[in-house]
Amino acid sequence: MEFTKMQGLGNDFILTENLMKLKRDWPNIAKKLCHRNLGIGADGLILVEPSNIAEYKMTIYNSDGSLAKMCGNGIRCFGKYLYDKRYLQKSEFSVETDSGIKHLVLKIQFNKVVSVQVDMGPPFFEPKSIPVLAQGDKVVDKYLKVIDKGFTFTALSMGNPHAVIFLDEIDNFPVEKYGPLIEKHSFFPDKVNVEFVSVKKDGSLKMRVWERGVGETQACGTGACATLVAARVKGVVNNTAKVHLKGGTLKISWKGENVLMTGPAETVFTGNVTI
Ligand SMILES: N[C@@H](CCC[C@H](N)C(=O)O)C(=O)O
Repeated sequence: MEFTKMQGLGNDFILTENLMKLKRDWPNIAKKLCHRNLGIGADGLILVEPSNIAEYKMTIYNSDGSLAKMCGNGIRCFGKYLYDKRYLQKSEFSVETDSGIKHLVLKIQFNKVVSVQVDMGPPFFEPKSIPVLAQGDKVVDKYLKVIDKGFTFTALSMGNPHAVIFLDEIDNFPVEKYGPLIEKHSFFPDKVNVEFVSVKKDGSLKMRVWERGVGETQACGTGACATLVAARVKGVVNNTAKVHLKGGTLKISWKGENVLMTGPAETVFTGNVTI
């Protein structure tokens, strides 16, 4: 199987084409190929598939084999892949995902994709649509006790579920201790991606993420969007802010209904693997 290893701010993916929509055991293939010691190594496996309602369809599996409905860093890589492989020779196009159609605008300089802006659609707050087991129309500053520590979080969906937790500082926070416990908390029936966030004096946000089905990653695009939205609801940032992640910085904007995410995408290497 031919593949391209790509990354967006260090959040890395194996992209492969499934243009015939073959029904294979993709969850197990993802698990095997994403393994850091026994496989190629990546946070997720992305399939390039045909679409009847957009130019192409992106399907993404987390490294544990679970299916994710949306991936922000992954869709920027997907856009660069289509352009570099000459599947599309234009800078604006749409991509079908399991959470709807997303519109991409590629910034191209000297025939090289230097950044990708994605219209990520609107955030969803209704508990049922996230999903989170709570009453009311929004889950903002909800208290959650996890073993020895209490957290307050805001829950929302960016096509996938997020719990955003604001802390004074995150550099030394034990993400690997609390991340998996919150991810699998009974409050979140489909599990959840967890963002630990601090607000910086210059109005930007610093974020570390524990991703559902993966673990701590260098960056999460949907997580950065959820973070800006939660910070805006809290009234601590403007409607456009930089979100600093371990792997670099994303620009996130929430002006009208929809959230815009802008950032880089890079090819790491290509190869062939037997599955
Ligand atoms: N890294 C991604 C999100 C990938 C899916 C997530 N782990 C989930 O299960 O929802 C991003 O950049 O958004």
